[in-house]
Amino acid sequence: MSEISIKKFIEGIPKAELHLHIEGTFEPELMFEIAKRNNKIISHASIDELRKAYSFNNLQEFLDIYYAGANVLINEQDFYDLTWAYLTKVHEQNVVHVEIFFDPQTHTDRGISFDTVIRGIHKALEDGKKQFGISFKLIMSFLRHLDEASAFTTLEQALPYKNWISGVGLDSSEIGNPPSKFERVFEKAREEGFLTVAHAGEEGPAEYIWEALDLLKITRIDHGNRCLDDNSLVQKLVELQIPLTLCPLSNLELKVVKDLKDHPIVTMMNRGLLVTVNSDDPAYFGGYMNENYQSIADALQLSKKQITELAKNSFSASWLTDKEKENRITEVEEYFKNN
Ligand SMILES: Nc1ncnc2[nH]cnc12
Ligand SMILES: [Zn+2]
Repeated sequence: MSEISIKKFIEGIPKAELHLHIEGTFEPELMFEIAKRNNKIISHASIDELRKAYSFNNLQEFLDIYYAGANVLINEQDFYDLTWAYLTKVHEQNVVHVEIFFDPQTHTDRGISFDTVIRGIHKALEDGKKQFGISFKLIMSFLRHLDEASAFTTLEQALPYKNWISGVGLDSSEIGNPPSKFERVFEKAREEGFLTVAHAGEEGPAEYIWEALDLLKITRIDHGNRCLDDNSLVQKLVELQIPLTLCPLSNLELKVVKDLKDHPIVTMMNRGLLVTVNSDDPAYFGGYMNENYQSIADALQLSKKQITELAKNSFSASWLTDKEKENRITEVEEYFKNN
């Protein structure tokens, strides 16, 4: 059997994406198309101008542009098209399972109904399952810069769609909006049967990861980079095998790391943390799943064995059933043996 290149190896390996904001997949081309049919004005004159504005010094600078982009999404079909474009893209990249976030408040605060948003997204996910065989889970994320009352209202709106939503998350501006602000919302969400995750330790301190664990009872941490500041926290995450959904290109673009050579993913693997590779907001950060794997493999000279470990982690950290996980992990191991 001839050895394939790392690039080809990454392209072909079956993988899951566990940290993806559907609003963050909104490519400028589709944004202009949807804006036109909805008679919405985009403040940048062209697709090129808009892409040029994608240069960020921190999370907040990105969020301002990301929320502005989402303003052109009005109809169920818009949410369908957005989700369908993402699925088409990742299908080409051998992503076989996705657990994606949507931010209802970004839309309901503009007068778009919860129903419109979730129906469009869910229909595309169902079609992706039928046409591409991509399995999925949907995660509803609360915006942490908004108040507890708004999160409670959103949770109420979600209850009729319980069967479509596997879990709840927490995203947006981290610093100054600790997980503790949403302790009661997450308690209610868990009572209603939702699994919980939270962005923590992206820009915020290790303390926020402790809060996500202890107060929100999360099953997974999104990002979690800053756990390395606290040895006892690392020990806890290793002991409980709490997965971290890392996002290398996002970290680079939002200046969480200066250079991908400084990215903590290998240190984390070596310390026994269960880490995964994800794209976060690929339309804004210059790459989908394979580009994330590739950039980290280049920067840190990852071996095929390490890449295989990351792909296996993407399934073990997922919300698939134990049997589904086992089957996917076997597929990845077979791929490694053959390539
Ligand atoms: N990387 C990120 N951090 C926090 N909130 C987000 N919303 C979309 N992407 C995000
Ligand atoms: Zn994110």
